[in-house]
Amino acid sequence: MNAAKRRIAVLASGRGSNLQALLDAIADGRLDADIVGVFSDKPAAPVLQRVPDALRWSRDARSYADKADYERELGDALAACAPDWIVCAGYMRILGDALVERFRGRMLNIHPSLLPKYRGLKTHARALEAGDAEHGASVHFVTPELDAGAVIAQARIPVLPGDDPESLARRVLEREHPLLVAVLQWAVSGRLNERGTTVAVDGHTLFTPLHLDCAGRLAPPGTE
Ligand SMILES: Nc1nc2c(c(=O)[nH]1)N[C@@H](CN(C=O)c1ccc(C(=O)N[C@@H](CCC(=O)O)C(=O)O)cc1)CN2
Ligand SMILES: NCC(=O)N[C@@H]1O[C@H](COP(=O)([O-])[O-])[C@@H](O)[C@H]1O
Repeated sequence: MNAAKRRIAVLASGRGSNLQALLDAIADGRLDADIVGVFSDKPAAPVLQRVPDALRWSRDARSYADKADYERELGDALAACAPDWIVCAGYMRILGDALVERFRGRMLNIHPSLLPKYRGLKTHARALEAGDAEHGASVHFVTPELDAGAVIAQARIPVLPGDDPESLARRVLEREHPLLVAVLQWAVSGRLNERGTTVAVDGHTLFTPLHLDCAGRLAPPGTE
């Protein structure tokens, strides 16, 4: 692990394909960073198997009578690996205010909808139920209010005839991977800052999210 590189910690609860996208980007030189820890609320989560044992931290969050005790331990473990950025990648718990404020401004989340549409869960089913013509994914700063943080970038896909929640989730996930890598590339390069309820890119306030183009690059909206 190169000490000069930016340090990324990942919170996840499931299979970890977004973590794998970061690992693959690091391995082939597309992301100049190190994964310094993977943290899960589910000790059996497959995501943990994607990194060496030394990088794993997990506790069964349901075994804690007090959520604050779990999040204090999680926060201390996160702080111990001195992350520059923390990525929620399929982390399926609502983070308490104290933990969010402890890492405010360097905690990101990838969410499977075009925020502010469909905060929370079951986003694909909700987009289909609404008859949306397009759907997608967003990367945003994490704030105490669920999925309400400043949106940095989005990837859009058309909703196709015959789509069901599963087919839509698969196609969104395919776009999540390059989206998350692209945002982390900008983050570890020092180009992103949370500025209140907005995002600053290269010191300039971003009034609408960046768009992931078909080549997997971030571009200002309207240039796709
Ligand atoms: N304080 C915040 N916490 C989290 C955010 C956030 O923006 N602010 N993003 C989420 C990720 N997420 C969607 O992207 C999300 C995760 C979990 C839930 C949820 O309702 N979970 C339930 C069920 C938990 C369980 O059964 O294990 C819950 O926690 O009650 C909604 C959206 C990460 N956290
Ligand atoms: N509300 C949070 C949420 O639903 N996040 C979603 O969980 C999946 C994790 O996949 P992965 O484990 O393969 O990266 C991703 O689709 C991510 O957007």
